[in-house]
Amino acid sequence: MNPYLDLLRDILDNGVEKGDRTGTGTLSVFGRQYRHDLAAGFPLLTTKKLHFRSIANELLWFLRGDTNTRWLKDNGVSIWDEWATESGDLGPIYGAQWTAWPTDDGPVNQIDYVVETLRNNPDSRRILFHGWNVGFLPDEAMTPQDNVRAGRMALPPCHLLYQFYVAGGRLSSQLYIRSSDSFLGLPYNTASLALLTHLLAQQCDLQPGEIIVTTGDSHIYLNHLEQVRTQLAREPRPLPTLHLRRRPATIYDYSFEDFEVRGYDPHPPIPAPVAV
Ligand SMILES: Nc1nc(=O)c2c([nH]1)NC[C@@H]1CN(c3ccc(C(=O)N[C@@H](CCC(=O)O)C(=O)O)cc3)CN21
Ligand SMILES: O=c1ccn([C@H]2C[C@H](O)[C@@H](COP(=O)(O)O)O2)c(=O)[nH]1
Repeated sequence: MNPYLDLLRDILDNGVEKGDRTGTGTLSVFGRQYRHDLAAGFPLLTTKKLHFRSIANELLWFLRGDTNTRWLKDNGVSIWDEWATESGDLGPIYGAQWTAWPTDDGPVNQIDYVVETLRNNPDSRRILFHGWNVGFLPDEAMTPQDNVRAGRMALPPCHLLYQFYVAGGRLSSQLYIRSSDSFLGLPYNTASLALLTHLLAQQCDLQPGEIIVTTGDSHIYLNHLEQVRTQLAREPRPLPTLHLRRRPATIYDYSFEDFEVRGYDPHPPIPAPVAV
Protein backbone atom coordinates (compact mmCIF):
# COMPACT_ATOMS: atom_id res chain seq x y z
CA MET A 1 0.00 0.00 0.00
CA ASN A 2 2.62 2.51 -1.05
CA PRO A 3 0.01 5.06 -2.21
CA TYR A 4 -1.22 5.20 1.40
CA LEU A 5 2.32 5.87 2.67
CA ASP A 6 2.70 8.53 -0.04
CA LEU A 7 -0.43 10.24 1.27
CA LEU A 8 1.00 10.32 4.81
CA ARG A 9 4.22 11.89 3.40
CA ASP A 10 2.16 14.39 1.40
CA ILE A 11 0.30 15.49 4.56
CA LEU A 12 3.58 15.82 6.53
CA ASP A 13 5.16 17.85 3.70
CA ASN A 14 2.22 19.98 2.61
CA GLY A 15 -0.23 19.91 5.51
CA VAL A 16 -1.51 23.16 7.00
CA GLU A 17 -1.98 23.25 10.76
CA LYS A 18 -5.72 23.41 11.46
CA GLY A 19 -7.86 23.30 14.57
CA ASP A 20 -10.69 20.77 14.69
CA ARG A 21 -13.84 19.80 16.55
CA THR A 22 -11.99 17.52 18.96
CA GLY A 23 -9.53 20.23 20.08
CA THR A 24 -6.54 18.02 19.15
CA GLY A 25 -5.22 19.96 16.15
CA THR A 26 -4.22 18.47 12.78
CA LEU A 27 -1.97 18.80 9.75
CA SER A 28 -4.38 18.80 6.84
CA VAL A 29 -4.54 18.79 3.03
CA PHE A 30 -7.72 18.83 0.93
CA GLY A 31 -8.75 16.48 -1.85
CA ARG A 32 -6.56 13.41 -2.42
CA GLN A 33 -7.07 10.05 -4.14
CA TYR A 34 -5.38 6.67 -4.32
CA ARG A 35 -6.22 3.39 -6.03
CA HIS A 36 -5.38 -0.24 -5.54
CA ASP A 37 -5.97 -3.25 -7.81
CA LEU A 38 -7.40 -6.06 -5.68
CA ALA A 39 -5.71 -8.59 -7.98
CA ALA A 40 -2.44 -7.41 -6.37
CA GLY A 41 -3.54 -8.53 -2.89
CA PHE A 42 -5.74 -7.48 -0.02
CA PRO A 43 -4.95 -3.91 1.17
CA LEU A 44 -4.24 -4.53 4.86
CA LEU A 45 -1.32 -2.36 5.95
CA THR A 46 1.93 -4.23 6.47
CA THR A 47 3.82 -1.28 8.00
CA LYS A 48 1.76 -1.73 11.19
CA LYS A 49 -0.43 -4.59 12.33
CA LEU A 50 -4.14 -3.92 11.77
CA HIS A 51 -6.88 -5.62 13.74
CA PHE A 52 -8.72 -7.31 10.85
CA ARG A 53 -11.34 -8.63 13.29
CA SER A 54 -12.42 -5.05 14.10
CA ILE A 55 -12.50 -4.04 10.44
CA ALA A 56 -14.48 -7.07 9.25
CA ASN A 57 -16.93 -7.13 12.14
CA GLU A 58 -17.58 -3.39 11.80
CA LEU A 59 -18.55 -3.96 8.13
CA LEU A 60 -20.81 -6.91 9.06
CA TRP A 61 -22.37 -4.70 11.73
CA PHE A 62 -23.13 -1.99 9.15
CA LEU A 63 -24.69 -4.62 6.85
CA ARG A 64 -26.85 -5.86 9.76
CA GLY A 65 -28.25 -2.33 9.96
CA ASP A 66 -27.10 -2.32 13.58
CA THR A 67 -26.29 1.00 15.31
CA ASN A 68 -25.74 -0.23 18.87
CA THR A 69 -22.29 -1.26 20.15
CA ARG A 70 -23.61 -4.40 21.94
CA TRP A 71 -23.09 -6.74 18.96
CA LEU A 72 -19.64 -5.22 18.31
CA LYS A 73 -18.63 -5.79 21.94
CA ASP A 74 -19.91 -9.37 21.83
CA ASN A 75 -17.62 -9.82 18.84
CA GLY A 76 -14.52 -8.27 20.41
CA VAL A 77 -14.72 -4.80 18.82
CA SER A 78 -14.43 -1.63 20.91
CA ILE A 79 -13.68 1.06 18.27
CA TRP A 80 -17.09 2.75 18.61
CA ASP A 81 -17.32 2.82 22.42
CA GLU A 82 -16.24 6.46 22.93
CA TRP A 83 -19.20 7.83 20.96
CA ALA A 84 -21.99 5.63 22.33
CA THR A 85 -24.49 6.33 25.13
CA GLU A 86 -24.51 4.13 28.29
CA SER A 87 -26.88 1.78 26.49
CA GLY A 88 -24.55 1.52 23.49
CA ASP A 89 -26.66 3.63 21.12
CA LEU A 90 -25.06 5.66 18.34
CA GLY A 91 -28.20 7.07 16.71
CA PRO A 92 -29.07 6.49 13.03
CA ILE A 93 -25.46 6.16 11.78
CA TYR A 94 -24.13 4.10 8.86
CA GLY A 95 -26.07 0.84 9.26
CA ALA A 96 -29.41 2.63 9.56
CA GLN A 97 -28.84 4.77 6.46
CA TRP A 98 -27.37 1.92 4.39
CA THR A 99 -30.19 -0.54 4.99
CA ALA A 100 -33.16 1.55 6.15
CA TRP A 101 -32.93 5.13 4.84
CA PRO A 102 -36.27 6.56 6.02
CA THR A 103 -38.64 7.96 3.39
CA ASP A 104 -42.35 8.88 3.37
CA ASP A 105 -43.00 5.50 1.73
CA GLY A 106 -41.06 3.55 4.37
CA PRO A 107 -37.40 2.57 4.75
CA VAL A 108 -35.22 2.04 1.66
CA ASN A 109 -32.52 -0.63 1.70
CA GLN A 110 -29.75 0.91 -0.41
CA ILE A 111 -27.62 -2.27 -0.26
CA ASP A 112 -30.43 -4.34 -1.81
CA TYR A 113 -30.59 -1.77 -4.60
CA VAL A 114 -26.83 -2.04 -5.23
CA VAL A 115 -26.89 -5.87 -5.33
CA GLU A 116 -29.93 -5.97 -7.61
CA THR A 117 -28.52 -3.36 -9.97
CA LEU A 118 -25.11 -5.04 -10.15
CA ARG A 119 -26.89 -8.27 -11.13
CA ASN A 120 -29.48 -6.87 -13.52
CA ASN A 121 -28.08 -3.63 -14.94
CA PRO A 122 -24.30 -3.62 -14.37
CA ASP A 123 -23.73 -0.86 -16.95
CA SER A 124 -25.83 1.56 -14.91
CA ARG A 125 -24.04 4.73 -13.87
CA ARG A 126 -26.30 4.98 -10.83
CA ILE A 127 -24.95 2.12 -8.72
CA LEU A 128 -24.21 3.86 -5.45
CA PHE A 129 -25.31 4.28 -1.89
CA HIS A 130 -25.06 7.28 0.39
CA GLY A 131 -24.89 7.92 4.12
CA TRP A 132 -25.32 11.70 4.36
CA ASN A 133 -28.94 11.94 5.47
CA VAL A 134 -29.29 15.63 6.33
CA GLY A 135 -32.36 15.08 8.50
CA PHE A 136 -30.30 13.22 11.10
CA LEU A 137 -26.96 15.04 11.18
CA PRO A 138 -25.67 15.93 14.65
CA ASP A 139 -25.25 19.41 16.03
CA GLU A 140 -21.46 20.01 16.14
CA ALA A 141 -21.85 22.07 19.36
CA MET A 142 -23.32 19.10 21.30
CA THR A 143 -21.59 15.91 22.51
CA PRO A 144 -22.11 12.73 20.45
CA GLN A 145 -24.17 11.24 23.32
CA ASP A 146 -26.47 14.29 23.58
CA ASN A 147 -27.02 14.15 19.83
CA VAL A 148 -27.99 10.47 20.09
CA ARG A 149 -30.45 11.28 22.91
CA ALA A 150 -31.96 13.91 20.60
CA GLY A 151 -32.51 11.27 17.88
CA ARG A 152 -29.53 12.31 15.77
CA MET A 153 -26.35 10.53 14.67
CA ALA A 154 -23.46 10.46 17.20
CA LEU A 155 -21.12 11.46 14.33
CA PRO A 156 -21.99 12.36 10.76
CA PRO A 157 -20.69 9.76 8.29
CA CYS A 158 -17.05 10.15 7.25
CA HIS A 159 -17.11 7.45 4.54
CA LEU A 160 -20.30 8.53 2.91
CA LEU A 161 -20.58 7.85 -0.82
CA TYR A 162 -19.89 4.41 -2.33
CA GLN A 163 -20.09 4.03 -6.09
CA PHE A 164 -19.67 0.80 -8.07
CA TYR A 165 -18.59 0.15 -11.66
CA VAL A 166 -18.53 -3.03 -13.73
CA ALA A 167 -16.36 -3.59 -16.83
CA GLY A 168 -14.93 -6.79 -18.26
CA GLY A 169 -16.55 -8.84 -15.49
CA ARG A 170 -14.69 -6.90 -12.79
CA LEU A 171 -16.29 -4.87 -10.03
CA SER A 172 -14.58 -1.65 -8.99
CA SER A 173 -15.56 0.65 -6.13
CA GLN A 174 -14.92 4.25 -5.31
CA LEU A 175 -15.43 5.71 -1.86
CA TYR A 176 -15.62 9.38 -0.91
CA ILE A 177 -14.44 10.12 2.64
CA ARG A 178 -15.25 13.73 3.61
CA SER A 179 -12.94 13.74 6.66
CA SER A 180 -10.13 11.23 7.01
CA ASP A 181 -8.12 10.47 10.15
CA SER A 182 -5.29 9.28 7.98
CA PHE A 183 -3.31 7.38 10.63
CA LEU A 184 -6.15 5.53 12.44
CA GLY A 185 -9.31 5.65 10.33
CA LEU A 186 -8.08 5.50 6.74
CA PRO A 187 -6.45 2.04 6.97
CA TYR A 188 -9.78 0.76 8.35
CA ASN A 189 -11.84 2.50 5.67
CA THR A 190 -9.58 1.17 2.89
CA ALA A 191 -9.63 -2.45 4.05
CA SER A 192 -13.38 -2.24 4.69
CA LEU A 193 -14.01 -0.97 1.14
CA ALA A 194 -11.88 -3.82 -0.21
CA LEU A 195 -13.79 -6.39 1.83
CA LEU A 196 -17.17 -4.99 0.76
CA THR A 197 -16.01 -5.15 -2.88
CA HIS A 198 -15.04 -8.83 -2.46
CA LEU A 199 -18.45 -9.65 -0.92
CA LEU A 200 -20.44 -7.81 -3.59
CA ALA A 201 -18.34 -9.38 -6.34
CA GLN A 202 -18.96 -12.88 -4.96
CA GLN A 203 -22.70 -12.25 -4.59
CA CYS A 204 -22.96 -10.86 -8.15
CA ASP A 205 -20.66 -13.35 -9.98
CA LEU A 206 -17.99 -10.76 -10.70
CA GLN A 207 -14.26 -10.58 -10.03
CA PRO A 208 -12.96 -7.91 -7.63
CA GLY A 209 -11.43 -5.03 -9.62
CA GLU A 210 -9.94 -1.79 -8.33
CA ILE A 211 -10.73 0.23 -5.26
CA ILE A 212 -10.40 4.00 -5.38
CA VAL A 213 -10.34 6.03 -2.19
CA THR A 214 -11.01 9.77 -2.43
CA THR A 215 -10.52 11.89 0.67
CA GLY A 216 -11.71 15.43 1.43
CA ASP A 217 -10.13 16.90 4.60
CA SER A 218 -7.19 14.49 4.80
CA HIS A 219 -5.52 14.98 8.16
CA ILE A 220 -2.96 13.66 10.60
CA TYR A 221 -3.73 14.52 14.23
CA LEU A 222 -0.85 16.34 15.92
CA ASN A 223 -0.65 13.58 18.54
CA HIS A 224 -0.05 10.98 15.75
CA LEU A 225 3.05 12.61 14.20
CA GLU A 226 5.57 10.39 16.00
CA GLN A 227 3.60 7.28 15.10
CA VAL A 228 3.44 8.35 11.44
CA ARG A 229 7.21 8.84 11.33
CA THR A 230 7.76 5.43 12.91
CA GLN A 231 5.53 3.88 10.29
CA LEU A 232 7.17 5.67 7.37
CA ALA A 233 10.59 4.37 8.47
CA ARG A 234 9.39 0.77 8.01
CA GLU A 235 9.78 -1.29 4.85
CA PRO A 236 6.45 -2.48 3.37
CA ARG A 237 6.05 -6.27 3.04
CA PRO A 238 4.09 -8.39 0.52
CA LEU A 239 0.33 -7.97 0.83
CA PRO A 240 -1.84 -10.78 2.20
CA THR A 241 -4.68 -12.31 0.19
CA LEU A 242 -8.34 -12.70 1.15
CA HIS A 243 -10.25 -15.95 0.65
CA LEU A 244 -13.98 -16.36 1.13
CA ARG A 245 -14.60 -19.80 2.63
CA ARG A 246 -18.18 -20.12 1.34
CA ARG A 247 -20.80 -18.28 -0.65
CA PRO A 248 -23.71 -17.44 1.67
CA ALA A 249 -27.23 -16.97 0.31
CA THR A 250 -27.17 -13.15 0.59
CA ILE A 251 -24.81 -10.26 1.31
CA TYR A 252 -26.28 -10.18 4.84
CA ASP A 253 -25.33 -13.77 5.73
CA TYR A 254 -21.55 -13.55 6.05
CA SER A 255 -19.83 -14.08 9.37
CA PHE A 256 -16.25 -13.40 10.43
CA GLU A 257 -15.40 -17.11 10.13
CA ASP A 258 -16.11 -16.91 6.38
CA PHE A 259 -13.06 -14.69 5.87
CA GLU A 260 -9.54 -16.04 5.67
CA VAL A 261 -6.61 -13.68 5.39
CA ARG A 262 -3.56 -15.59 4.14
CA GLY A 263 0.05 -14.48 4.39
CA TYR A 264 -0.39 -11.44 6.64
CA ASP A 265 3.06 -10.71 8.12
CA PRO A 266 2.95 -7.07 9.30
CA HIS A 267 5.31 -5.00 11.41
CA PRO A 268 4.07 -4.63 15.02
CA PRO A 269 1.06 -2.44 15.91
CA ILE A 270 1.64 1.28 16.61
CA PRO A 271 -0.73 2.43 19.38
CA ALA A 272 -2.21 5.91 19.02
CA PRO A 273 -4.90 7.84 20.95
CA VAL A 274 -8.17 8.36 19.06
CA ALA A 275 -9.50 11.92 18.93
CA VAL A 276 -13.04 12.06 20.37
N1 LIG B 1 -10.93 10.48 15.41
C1 LIG B 1 -11.59 9.45 14.87
N2 LIG B 1 -10.96 8.65 13.98
C2 LIG B 1 -11.60 7.59 13.41
O1 LIG B 1 -10.97 6.90 12.59
C3 LIG B 1 -12.94 7.33 13.80
C4 LIG B 1 -13.56 8.18 14.72
N3 LIG B 1 -12.87 9.23 15.25
N4 LIG B 1 -14.85 7.97 15.13
C5 LIG B 1 -15.66 6.93 14.57
C6 LIG B 1 -14.89 5.81 13.97
C7 LIG B 1 -14.29 4.78 14.89
N5 LIG B 1 -13.10 4.36 14.13
C8 LIG B 1 -11.93 3.94 14.75
C9 LIG B 1 -11.75 4.15 16.10
C10 LIG B 1 -10.60 3.70 16.73
C11 LIG B 1 -9.63 3.06 15.98
C12 LIG B 1 -8.39 2.55 16.69
O2 LIG B 1 -8.09 2.97 17.79
N6 LIG B 1 -7.67 1.58 16.10
C13 LIG B 1 -6.48 0.97 16.70
C14 LIG B 1 -6.79 -0.44 17.18
C15 LIG B 1 -7.98 -0.54 18.06
C16 LIG B 1 -8.73 -1.87 17.93
O3 LIG B 1 -8.76 -2.48 16.84
O4 LIG B 1 -9.31 -2.31 18.94
C17 LIG B 1 -5.38 0.90 15.65
O5 LIG B 1 -4.20 0.88 16.06
O6 LIG B 1 -5.69 0.80 14.45
C18 LIG B 1 -9.81 2.85 14.62
C19 LIG B 1 -10.97 3.29 14.02
C20 LIG B 1 -13.06 5.05 12.87
N7 LIG B 1 -13.70 6.27 13.27
O1 LIG C 1 -14.67 5.87 9.34
C1 LIG C 1 -14.20 6.90 9.81
C2 LIG C 1 -14.85 7.61 10.81
C3 LIG C 1 -14.27 8.73 11.30
N1 LIG C 1 -13.08 9.16 10.83
C4 LIG C 1 -12.46 10.37 11.45
C5 LIG C 1 -12.32 11.60 10.62
C6 LIG C 1 -12.25 12.68 11.69
O2 LIG C 1 -10.92 12.70 12.23
C7 LIG C 1 -13.21 12.19 12.75
C8 LIG C 1 -14.61 12.73 12.58
O3 LIG C 1 -14.65 14.07 12.97
P1 LIG C 1 -15.48 15.18 12.15
O4 LIG C 1 -15.29 16.43 12.96
O5 LIG C 1 -16.90 14.73 12.10
O6 LIG C 1 -14.86 15.27 10.78
O7 LIG C 1 -13.26 10.78 12.57
C9 LIG C 1 -12.42 8.46 9.84
O8 LIG C 1 -11.31 8.83 9.40
N2 LIG C 1 -13.01 7.35 9.35
